Amino acid sequence: MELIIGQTHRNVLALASSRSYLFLGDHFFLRKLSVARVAGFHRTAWFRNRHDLQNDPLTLSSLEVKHKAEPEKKDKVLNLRNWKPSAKVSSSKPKPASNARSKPAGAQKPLKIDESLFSAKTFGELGLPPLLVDRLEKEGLTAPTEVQSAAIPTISQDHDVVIQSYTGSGKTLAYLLPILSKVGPLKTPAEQSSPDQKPGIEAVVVAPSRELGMQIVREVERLLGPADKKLVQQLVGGANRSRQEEALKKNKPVIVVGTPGRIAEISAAGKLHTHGCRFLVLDEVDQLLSFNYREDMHRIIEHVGRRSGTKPSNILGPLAKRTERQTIMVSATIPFSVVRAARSWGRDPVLVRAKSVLPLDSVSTDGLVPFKSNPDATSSSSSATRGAIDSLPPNLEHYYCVSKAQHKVDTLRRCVHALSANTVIVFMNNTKPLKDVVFKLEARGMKAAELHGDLGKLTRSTVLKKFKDGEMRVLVTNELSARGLDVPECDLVVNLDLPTDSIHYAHRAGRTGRLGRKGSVVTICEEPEVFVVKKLRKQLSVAIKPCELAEGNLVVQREEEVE
Ligand SMILES: Nc1ncnc2c1ncn2[C@@H]1O[C@H](COP(=O)(O)OP(=O)(O)OP(=O)(O)O)[C@@H](O)[C@H]1O
Repeated sequence: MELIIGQTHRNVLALASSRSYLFLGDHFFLRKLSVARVAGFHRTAWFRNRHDLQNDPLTLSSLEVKHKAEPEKKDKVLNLRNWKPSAKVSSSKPKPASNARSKPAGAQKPLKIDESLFSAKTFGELGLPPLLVDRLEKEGLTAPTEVQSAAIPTISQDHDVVIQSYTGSGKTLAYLLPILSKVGPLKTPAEQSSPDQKPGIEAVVVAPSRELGMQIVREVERLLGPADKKLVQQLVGGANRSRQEEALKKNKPVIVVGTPGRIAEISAAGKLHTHGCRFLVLDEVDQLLSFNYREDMHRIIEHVGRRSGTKPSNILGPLAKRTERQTIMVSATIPFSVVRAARSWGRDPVLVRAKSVLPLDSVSTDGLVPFKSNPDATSSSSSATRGAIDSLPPNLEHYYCVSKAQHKVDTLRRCVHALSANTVIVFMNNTKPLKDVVFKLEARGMKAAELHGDLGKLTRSTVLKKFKDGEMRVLVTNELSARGLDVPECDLVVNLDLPTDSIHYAHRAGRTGRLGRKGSVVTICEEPEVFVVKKLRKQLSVAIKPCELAEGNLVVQREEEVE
């Protein structure tokens, strides 16, 4: 058996053998991969240049087979100083990346966004149908957030979009509202009678975790109302698959929301018909591009919104080309791998941020266009770091506190008391110690519970519901809950283990300070880890202040005191 050693990529060592077993990092995938795939993976891993391998996270697009075309030219970055969203994109726009599909001349969608909409005070001003505006008002939602004001008109104009805005800024409704304006019972009158409406699934929303998937389903159900809530169907992993398939047949939903594995599984079984789909949403898209979702995501990209009869491209060939489908990618953190994927899968995708819509082609190849608040975001920082810039809510206070490993839980407890926090999410990197931390907190009279992927589906949803209802004060969890989980009352996030990078720090921190509320983030670390906290502070350009707990108070120290 001939063994080919692939390129070492971060902690992933790709071993592809003629018997097509793939060994990755510390996980051993005993999965028969087609030789083409293994060869393709190996070829890609082999050909990626050193720079990308060091900076870009291992993602679906980063493993894309190199196109025959010459390597991507370094795009110029539009001078944003005088670029106006309402103006047509200037002809001096840099050439689209070489991996963009060749489009017939004139196929570029003009980007005409009415800048005045960015300061819309009501959802009605954004052109949402009256029925939908009524439902929002019934839910107590009257004014759009900044990212919603930018995203809703842009999506309504049929643009493919990448939505980037800090955690808790309302990105979910930013994509759900324009979709519900065109799909389902709340859509605009014009859409009611449009001839090309065919019954069937018209929107697929993909989320990396069951909890986030169910959270999105509940948001859609609230807007659809009791009579029509069956028009949205969950297809999350861990739930009963045959019941999901029965519901698809019986209820004929127009929107499905699920996790990549379950959606791909039901689609491959021929029980999920999405060729007529108008919208594909990838929520927490940078996580969905990670290696473990590769196969499922590839199936979803290939099939959703692809008219029957068109031949799917080779599994490792250029990623699926967009047909009629509108592709919407969403995350608070957009590393360059997402930009590359959007260019492959979308048509003239645009980058939507609070008060800003700009062509994705204007994103430089070495990372995201600097934000106004970060004009000097240097291209030397890694793609992951650049992706985390401006992903943190504005009203957070960040601290770090040095503690010996065996005293961390006690430090955590004192921190909760010192900040009088009532709804606390504690993050750890591994599942095993979670139970022990819960036990110690409970032993000192602090109601706590653990949440992680090894728990059954019912337990996970019960724990989350009790936490949201305030029945326990501390939720001890791992990365599963870092993405997208919305607990508006969360007033404190504690890192009991250090996050692996600035993107993970940002998503954990973003569980508090939702929608502009105040919140605190405390990282409890050991002395030798302080330099990591300082690196995160620099990468995120956010003040993470040294503190200590004294006489029941959290006291901020001067930096030199800590040295
Ligand atoms: N226009 C609005 N007015 C008031 N509240 C809103 C509005 N839009 C969203 N919210 C609320 O704000 C909270 C955060 O919204 P959401 O979860 O969509 O944020 P997000 O940007 O997706 O966060 P994350 O990046 O963590 O996924 C939710 O409780 C949501 O109900």
